[in-house]
Amino acid sequence: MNFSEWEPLYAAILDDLGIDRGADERARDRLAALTTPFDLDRLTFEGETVVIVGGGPIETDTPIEQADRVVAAGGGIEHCQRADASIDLVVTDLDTDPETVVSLTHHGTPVAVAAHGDNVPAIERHVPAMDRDNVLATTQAKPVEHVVNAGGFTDGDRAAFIADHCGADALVFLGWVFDDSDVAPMKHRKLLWAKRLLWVLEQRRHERLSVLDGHRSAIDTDDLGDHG
Ligand SMILES: Nc1ncnc2c1ncn2[C@@H]1O[C@H](COP(=O)(O)OP(=O)(O)OP(=O)(O)O)[C@@H](O)[C@H]1O
Ligand SMILES: Nc1nc2c(c(=O)[nH]1)N=C(CO)CN2
Repeated sequence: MNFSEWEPLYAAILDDLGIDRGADERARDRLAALTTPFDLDRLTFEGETVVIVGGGPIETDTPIEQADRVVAAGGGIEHCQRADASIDLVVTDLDTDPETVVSLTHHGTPVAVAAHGDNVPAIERHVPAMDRDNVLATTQAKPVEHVVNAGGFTDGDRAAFIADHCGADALVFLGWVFDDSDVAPMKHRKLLWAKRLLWVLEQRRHERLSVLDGHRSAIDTDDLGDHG
């Protein structure tokens, strides 16, 4: 997804969640200064099934490594490690277990780090400790220099947009529970956006994402635009 397609969705998220665009842009610029270009050709998912492992409960016996590629979103890293599954890409804004994320970069795992207005201290603390060769800098604001925006907001839906950008043939999901009563109200609002953005992604891909089964009729698609 290019920025002109993403921008109206981003504007709606900023409005709904009261996020400051200028703060996101300053965070993006800080991350740009701490990182170097990452060759996205390292993440070619063409012809492959990619599992997006989220941080919610896993409610099936389906093994993570049923898929060709494993993308861990935020706390989804823990699910992968518990299952001893090798991770092809981590997507994170560093609010869950940043020490493990740093360590993974030193073991060769690519990590897409998102900068936003509320994580600059985490960026400044943890990014310099990473192996820069394995850091893909990302933003939800307008992309600049080597900082990429493939679309998406929460770690999980951003992971799905990146996998799509990298040519994933099919997307499957583990560790996703939208109606999780254990999450705080703000997290619940973010998960509503994750759901809406995955709906946008499935329109674009002309593919029904199984994670949305049973949820589509309740998704408010007003203001999401035409992505078919
Ligand atoms: N029940 C759930 N609880 C948390 N995350 C979920 C859930 N269901 C799906 N997810 C997806 O898994 C991703 C990782 O979840 P987790 O709570 O571990 O990460 P996080 O670092 O807090 O994520 P974020 O910073 O995006 O809020 C979320 O970004 C979300 O897209
Ligand atoms: N500015 C800002 N951006 C975000 C935030 C957040 O708390 N603040 N949380 C996200 C997913 O948790 C994604 N993006």
